[in-house]
Amino acid sequence: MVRFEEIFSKAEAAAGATVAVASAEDYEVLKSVHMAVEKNLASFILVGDEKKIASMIQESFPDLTEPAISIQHAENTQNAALEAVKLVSSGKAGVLMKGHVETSILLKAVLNKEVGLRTGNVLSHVALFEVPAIDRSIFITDAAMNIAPDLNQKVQIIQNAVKIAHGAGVQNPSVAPLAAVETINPAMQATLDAAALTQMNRRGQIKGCVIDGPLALDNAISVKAAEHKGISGPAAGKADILLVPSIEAGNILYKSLMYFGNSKVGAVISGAKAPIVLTSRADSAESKLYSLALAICTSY
Ligand SMILES: CCCC(=O)OP(=O)(O)O
Repeated sequence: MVRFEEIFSKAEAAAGATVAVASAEDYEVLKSVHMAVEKNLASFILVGDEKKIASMIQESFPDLTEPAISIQHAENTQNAALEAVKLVSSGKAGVLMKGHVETSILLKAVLNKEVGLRTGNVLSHVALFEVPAIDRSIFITDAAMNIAPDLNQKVQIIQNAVKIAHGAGVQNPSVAPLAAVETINPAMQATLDAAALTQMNRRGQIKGCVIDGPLALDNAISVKAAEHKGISGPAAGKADILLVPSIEAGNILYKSLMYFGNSKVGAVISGAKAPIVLTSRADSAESKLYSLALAICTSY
């Protein structure tokens, strides 16, 4: 099981990245930048309202100076997102980070046909949670990007998550495609897709992981619940990656783990030309720092 402490060690060993931050004029974002610079993880190009960023730094983080950071002015959040994306696509930065900008605005810039970071593959969101209630870590995908993925998109979403899990040190992750039940019901698309994904994995069409579903959330994360319901299989009770059937399920699960579950999170977009740090605007500086470490240690 992977912990953020190990992810930090890996990221420190790979340090040296330049991160472009879209809309850096936010206290928690700047605090995470400050912590990352203190840990020598990366240097930063802070894109956004120059005056605001400079005065926030002067007031709260006066030791945050060049060359660890530089500031690039942008008129508004749309501009900041596009300029930050351009810094990455032109090679001036190796990692993109969401600052105080709506996810949809950032992703629009990421998907921009001329300067964006598309690869031709599906891009998807992967979040790693350290969950105190079950004393273990779990990846959840996709809480932020793909609205209602079909089977083909789910295949790529799993592949993207497996890549991040490998980079984080989980070699052959077990993947649970989640549904409301653990049996196949033709009226429930999530169960049909889960069965197909499981069989595709058995036939070698999806590699680097073990897929086992459909599973309901309890049977995927609790051995006790799986045993109580008589469910066995490689992911039953011990899934490393939870594939959610829709963005609503994923986003609600993400925020439940944060607000009810007191979890730690690090989250990235996988499948683009470069890793993208993408947490909720309301997530803490620590979460943004964990995400940076995850992005750096899984960069490709
Ligand atoms: C879970 C990350 C995506 C998200 O919901 O971001 P916001 O809370 O900033 O909308």
